[in-house]
Amino acid sequence: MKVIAFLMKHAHGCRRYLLQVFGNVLLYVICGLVYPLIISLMIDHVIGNAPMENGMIAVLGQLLGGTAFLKEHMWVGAVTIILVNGLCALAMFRRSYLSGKLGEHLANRLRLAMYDHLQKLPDAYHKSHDSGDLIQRSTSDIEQIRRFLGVQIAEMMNAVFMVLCAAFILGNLHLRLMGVAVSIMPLLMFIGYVFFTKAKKIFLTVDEAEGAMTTVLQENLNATRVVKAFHRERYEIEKFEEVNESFRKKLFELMHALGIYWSATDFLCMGQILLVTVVGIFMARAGEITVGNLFVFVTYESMIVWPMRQLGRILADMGKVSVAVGRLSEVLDAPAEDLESGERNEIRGEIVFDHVSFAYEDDQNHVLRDLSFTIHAKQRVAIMGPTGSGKSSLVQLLVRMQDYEGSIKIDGVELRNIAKEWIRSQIRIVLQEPFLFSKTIEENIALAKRDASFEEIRHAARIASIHEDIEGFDQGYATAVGEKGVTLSGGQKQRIAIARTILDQPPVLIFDDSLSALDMQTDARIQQALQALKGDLTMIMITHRVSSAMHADQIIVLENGRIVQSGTHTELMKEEGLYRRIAMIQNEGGEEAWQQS
Ligand SMILES: Nc1ncnc2c1ncn2[C@@H]1O[C@H](COP(=O)(O)OP(=O)(O)OP(=O)(O)O)[C@@H](O)[C@H]1O
Repeated sequence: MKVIAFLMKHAHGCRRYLLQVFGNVLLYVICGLVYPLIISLMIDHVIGNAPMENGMIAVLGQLLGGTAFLKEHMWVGAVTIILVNGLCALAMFRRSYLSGKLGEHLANRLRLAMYDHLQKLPDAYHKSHDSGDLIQRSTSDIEQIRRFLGVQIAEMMNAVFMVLCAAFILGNLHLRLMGVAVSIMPLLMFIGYVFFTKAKKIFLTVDEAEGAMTTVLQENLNATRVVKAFHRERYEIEKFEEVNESFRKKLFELMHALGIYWSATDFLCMGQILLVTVVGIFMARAGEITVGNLFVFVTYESMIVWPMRQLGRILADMGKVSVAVGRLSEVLDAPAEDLESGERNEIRGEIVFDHVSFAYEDDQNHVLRDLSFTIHAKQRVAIMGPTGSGKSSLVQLLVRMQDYEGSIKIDGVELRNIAKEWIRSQIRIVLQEPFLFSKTIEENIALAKRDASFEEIRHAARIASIHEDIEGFDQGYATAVGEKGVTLSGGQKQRIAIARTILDQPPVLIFDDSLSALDMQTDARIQQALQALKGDLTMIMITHRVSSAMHADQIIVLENGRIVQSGTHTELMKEEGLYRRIAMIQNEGGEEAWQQS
């Protein structure tokens, strides 16, 4: 039911393909069932002289010109058999082609739906889910559904029609022998059902083991430098061996179960064909059925017994499909972030925190406690504090990545009432860890403003003190940046990220400790360039360096999520407290010692 509801929801544009598949399956079944009847007609009534007792065969005989005509023109029967078989082959081709198309269309839609939804899921969702697992859901699970629709749904229709129509015709020919012909079918169905139930659990464990293996592989490929730097190759190989072995075991378990299923049902199918043949021969000898009808029974039996067994396999695959559907639904049904609703007020850059506290969802402890402060529009503010004091968390609140207790007002409007999409376009953050896409440098800088002119891009690069480095590359701004920008140094990546953020001159600009990867000289150069933007925008700079903070209009010092000091550099230097201690340590060249404190 879950699978059907899912397909109804996502496959609505594919209905015409489904209908065409249905039509071709019907044509295939009809043609497949008609030609043994023609052969029976030829054996019993054209070659032989058995009395015409069966209504269906009599109608067929009439359609072909009557038995007298056929006796004179046997080739008509032969040509008809060839034509019917040709039609059968054509229907088979159309059926496969259209069901393939159906599967591809749905897979395409699902991939887009997943990608679209993954973009809209909140940051917290991505933090709590393995990317390897999400990749597997977006690829292997969709592939599973594609295979089901592309191949098996047509086979399922085929099996059902074939069995119903064949049973009807056989019942018409000889009711008791038809009973024998379908006697093992319920058992085949039952075995299929039991297997389906059992296989569901095994398929799930196989998928999970594959997901775990993908995660290890992906993590490792993302961290090759760390692995090499710490000489962890052996450990990483062992870790992979472990998940690989677990995957192999689960897969083996599945193969084992499948092996039993295939061999048991093979045995049953062959037994069923043998049973009908033997009972049929006895009946033919006793004169209860004609030789032609015996031929129809034996042919039909082989035509229905395999699709019936196939039905068992399809049910088993439905187990996989229902697991895949469940895994996709888990992602697609996860509530997306509402980016659009809310106010879109003009942002000048005044930020007022009023008794703001915050704790992460999965954590009881407050990371920020009772913060109250005001940042006036166009001010330059520095936030300092030891690691873990809550500086980055504070910034997360400002772009509505997290909800908060208390009140944060941006230009007089409560932040939680402002549309997320809007606030994120107005408050831009240069993150601690810059991520560059596999594009050119120019495209990476123009990320937030696609229509930016080349001059604007160069201007932003100059402010970020990266222009000269870029000009030094062979292809300048057209230089391709590898996956995660591996061809650039950490500092270069960081400066490109800065250029990207300041490109469209947002009203509020935040540096989340993003200058720390740079040497003091480059830091100072960027600070100087940013000085040129002073008065144009509100700037919040999270930093560990007093030299970066000292020119700010206001410095806020956090410790354990609380504001312990605030004021200008001159004011804070006069006070006994954390800021002066930091300044003194750094003055003595002990910046590293402070960062580790
Ligand atoms: N997503 C998260 N879920 C739960 N706790 C988190 C999460 N992110 C950060 N924390 C915790 O919140 C606290 C504050 O972290 P935060 O990153 O805000 O500190 P910070 O002052 O920016 O540190 P640093 O200077 O090292 O960047 C830390 O104890 C951290 O472990």
